[in-house]
Amino acid sequence: MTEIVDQMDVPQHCRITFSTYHEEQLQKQGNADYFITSGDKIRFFFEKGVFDDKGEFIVPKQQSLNKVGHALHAYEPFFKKVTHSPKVQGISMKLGLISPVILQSMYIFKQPGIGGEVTPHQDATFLYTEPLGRVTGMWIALEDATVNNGCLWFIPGSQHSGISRRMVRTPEGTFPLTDFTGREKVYDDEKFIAAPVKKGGVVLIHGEVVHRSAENKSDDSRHVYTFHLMESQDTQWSPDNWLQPTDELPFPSLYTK
Ligand SMILES: O=C(O)CCC(=O)C(=O)O
Ligand SMILES: [Fe+2]
Repeated sequence: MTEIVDQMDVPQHCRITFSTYHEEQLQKQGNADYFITSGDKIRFFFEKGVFDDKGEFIVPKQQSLNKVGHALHAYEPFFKKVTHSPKVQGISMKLGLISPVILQSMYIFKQPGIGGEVTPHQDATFLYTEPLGRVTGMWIALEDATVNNGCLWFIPGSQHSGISRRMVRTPEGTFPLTDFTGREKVYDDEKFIAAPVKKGGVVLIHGEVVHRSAENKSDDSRHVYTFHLMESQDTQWSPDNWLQPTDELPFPSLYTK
């Protein structure tokens, strides 16, 4: 990842500062488009406030990113190898997955001092299937994840109550490109249980479990590689999801290659 970031080309619309309402709208459109077409690409997503008004980095470039996504598993040889590794395939088999496909992958940095929070959510909000219960996240800690640097927190048992919110594509040609239907429930903070893990640990995330991570105010980064699998047998991937398989990249099978 260090090499990828060293070679990173920062997209212009991430750098621009806007002086007019029109420019601001253009930037929003650019960002939304950059996100929604990132499913079959390796793209960079930045923390807030890392560029000055000339578009130059205020922080070291290696510490500017929130995440890289969403197709490392397909286009970056090392991440591809890890994703299809016998260990990962073995876990998937133990989970009883018959024809798992890889939906998306992300490298999340949770930078020291500025790593943003991930608000409470269920992954099925973004990766909706019918029936539910077909999506699993595999979250691999590349560094120790602690309560200080932004480990995951879960509400035990919350995977049993369905989902309350969905992110859906809006009709072609309209803006914004995505919208939410339903609402995230307000969760009692007390219900969340921290899930700190050591470097090298893997956390399996049920597609409907409510989880979150806090901002990172510590001096330690919390790098993870995370990807989502879907049992494709007898499952319908929603055409309303932001993420869609493309001609370029149909969802690859976990057990081949
Ligand atoms: O790493 C995080 O902070 C959040 C990750 C997450 O929500 C996921 O992998 O589904
Ligand atoms: Fe998540």
